[in-house]
Amino acid sequence: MSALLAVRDLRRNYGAIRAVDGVSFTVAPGEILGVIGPNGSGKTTLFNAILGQVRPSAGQVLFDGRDVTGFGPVRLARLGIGRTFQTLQVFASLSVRDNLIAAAQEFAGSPGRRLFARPDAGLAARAEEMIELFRLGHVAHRPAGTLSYGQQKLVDIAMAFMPAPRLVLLDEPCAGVNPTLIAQLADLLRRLNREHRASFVLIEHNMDFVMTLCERVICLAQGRLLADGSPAQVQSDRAVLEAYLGA
Ligand SMILES: Nc1ncnc2c1ncn2[C@@H]1O[C@H](COP(=O)(O)OP(=O)(O)OP(=O)(O)O)[C@@H](O)[C@H]1O
Repeated sequence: MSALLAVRDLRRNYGAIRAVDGVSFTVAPGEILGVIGPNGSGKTTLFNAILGQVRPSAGQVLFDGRDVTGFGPVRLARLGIGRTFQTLQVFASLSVRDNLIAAAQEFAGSPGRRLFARPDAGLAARAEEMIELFRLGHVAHRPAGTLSYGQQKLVDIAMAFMPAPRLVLLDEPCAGVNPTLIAQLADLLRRLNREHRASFVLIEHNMDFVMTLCERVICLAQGRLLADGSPAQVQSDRAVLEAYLGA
């Protein structure tokens, strides 16, 4: 089966720092891939270079066989790639429901179509679907800023799923989230994967989460790919253990 995402020899330098130093990997349709590595190993820069948020110094990104290297987030979202950030992207004063609608509006159609469409045309039903899936019904009317951090994180992730992406890159979805919500999040991502056919690449320091959710894991260290295999293989890889101990 051809890859949904193919990253080829991707590089990003900051002056003398090789933040991403020749990384190659693929994501198959339907796959959940974990990205691990010590602090400063290049994980977020890798996401930023894939998603056109920083310009790659070299290398290629292919989505569904198409060269999308350097495409910006809006263009990529229209092709079916979404992302979340380490920091929350919710609008604190908007209700949860309006946050969801706003997230999808940003990516819906041409500027002309958006200008003449009803503000929530076609999106309200999708927002309700996400509210139900993410179990946010009891807080859907509340300003997002009044929710707990973990609940806001769920809203943030639900926002990334509003345009029905085929691939979502999640940057530390568990950070700052309590264990109960982490279990709920793992369950949700499994459902989005199975029932909505979404593929994920997720950066995460919570190893239990990575090991139970991901079918494959890659490990970065100093910008380079150190290991690529099953969770069990990567967890017991000598180079991976040394990179963590030396970090
Ligand atoms: N905008 C920037 N300017 C200069 N150097 C940068 C910039 N962004 C990242 N770096 C450097 O690139 C390297 C990789 O950083 P990056 O944030 O991608 O690592 P990370 O694995 O995501 O770390 P963490 O797990 O702490 O989030 C680090 O040495 C970092 O200092």
